[in-house]
Amino acid sequence: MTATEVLSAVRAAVSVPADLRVAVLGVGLMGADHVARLHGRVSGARVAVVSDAATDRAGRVAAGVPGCRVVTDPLAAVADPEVDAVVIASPGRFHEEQVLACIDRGIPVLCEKPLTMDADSSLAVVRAEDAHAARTGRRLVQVGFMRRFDPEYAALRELIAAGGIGEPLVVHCAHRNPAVPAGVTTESIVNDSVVHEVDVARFLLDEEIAAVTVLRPRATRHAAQGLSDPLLVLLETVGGRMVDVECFVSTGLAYEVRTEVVGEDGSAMIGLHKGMVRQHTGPGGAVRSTAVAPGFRERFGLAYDLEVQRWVDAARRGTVDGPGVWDGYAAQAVCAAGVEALRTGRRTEVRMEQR
Ligand SMILES: NC(=O)c1ccc[n+]([C@@H]2O[C@H](COP(=O)([O-])OP(=O)(O)OC[C@H]3O[C@@H](n4cnc5c(N)ncnc54)[C@H](O)[C@@H]3O)[C@@H](O)[C@H]2O)c1
Ligand SMILES: O[C@H]1[C@H](O)[C@@H](O)[C@H](O)[C@@H](O)[C@H]1O
Repeated sequence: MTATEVLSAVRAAVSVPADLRVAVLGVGLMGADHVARLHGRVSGARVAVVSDAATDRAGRVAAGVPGCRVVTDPLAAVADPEVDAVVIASPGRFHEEQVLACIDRGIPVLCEKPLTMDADSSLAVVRAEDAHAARTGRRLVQVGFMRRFDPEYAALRELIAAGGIGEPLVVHCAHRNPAVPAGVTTESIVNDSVVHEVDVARFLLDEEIAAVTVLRPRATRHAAQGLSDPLLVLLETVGGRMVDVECFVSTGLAYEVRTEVVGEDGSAMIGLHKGMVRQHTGPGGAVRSTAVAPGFRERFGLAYDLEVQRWVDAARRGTVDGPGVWDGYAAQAVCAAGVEALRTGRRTEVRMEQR
C-alpha cells in the first residue's frame, strides 16, 4: 500500500473525509481574509471555489490559491458537486438565499453575521435547519460571531460559569471603530455593530434579552451627516441583568472593544490592551503607552482563525461547534427591537419565539 492509500484507508475507517473543499461566497474584506486563513493557517480544508459579483476580484483572489476556480453564480457554487462546504461573506442581504441553498443541499456553512437581514427570515432559516436535522440528525449552520472564539471572551465566560465573580449583575461594553464605510446608517450601527454585544451578552450570561432601549448622545463632528454616533444601548435580560453598550463607530482613533462584567462577588474586564506597555518621552514628560489595534482584523485575528478552524473540524465530523441558527435568530430579534427603540425613543420588548 502507498502512503496515500494508507491515509485514505485510515480516513475511511474513522469516517473523516479528506480536506473539505470550500466555496467562499463574497471575497471583499472578510471573504478575502477567510480565503487567506483557509489557505494558509487552517488545516483540513482548501478553497476550491470563490464567487463574487465582482468577477475580476474573484479572479484575483482565486489566482492566489492553487486549484481554486471562480464560479460566477454563487448559487451554482453552492450546487457545485466538487464543493463540500461554504463560507458566506457576501453582503447581509444575500445571506438568506445562500444559507437556505446550503441547507437544501445538506452541506455545512459558516455564515458571516448577520444570519439574515431580519428576525422573520432568520426564523425561516432556523426552521429549515430544524427540518433538515429532523430528517438527518445533522445541524449545518454556524454564524460568524467570532468573539466567542477570542481567548479573552472565552476566559471571561469560563470565569463567570465557574462562579469566579459570583452572580453577574451588570455588563459594561464599549465598541469603538475608527471609521465606517460611507453609507452606514444609524440603524446599521445597531444591526452591524451592536449585534456583536447582543451576542456577547447572550454568550456570557447564558440567557435571552428581553428589552432594548437606545439613547442618542450628542453626535461627534466626525460622524457622517445625519448619523447618530455614538449610541448608548441598554439591553435587559429575562433574568433582570442589564448590559450597557457605548457603540461609537467614527472615533477617528483605533479599534477598541472592552467588556466588563460586574458580579455579586467581584468584577472582570477584558479588552484593555494587548502587547507591550512602553515608557517613553512625551511632550510633557515621560508617558506610559500601549498600542491599540487599528481595526477588527487585528484585534480579532486569532479569534477568526480559531472560529474557522473549529468550523472546519466540526464540519468534517458532521457537526456544528459554535454559534448556530438560533443565536443568529436571537441576535436579529434583539436588533429588530433595537431599531424600533431607536425610532420611537422608547424601551422596546424583544419579540421572539420560544426556543
Ligand atoms: N465578523 C466580523 O467581525 C465581520 C467584519 C466585517 C464584515 N462582516 C460581515 O461579512 C460580510 C461581508 O462584509 P465585508 O466587509 O467583507 O463586505 P465587502 O463589501 O468588503 O465584501 C462583500 C463582497 O461580496 C460581493 N458580493 C456582492 N453581491 C454578492 C453575491 N450576491 N454573492 C456573493 N458575493 C457578492 C461584493 O462584490 C464584495 O466583494 C457582511 O455580512 C458583514 O456584516 C463581519
Ligand atoms: O461589520 C463590522 C464588524 O462586524 C466589526 O466586527 C464591528 O466592530 C464593526 O462595528 C462592524 O461595522
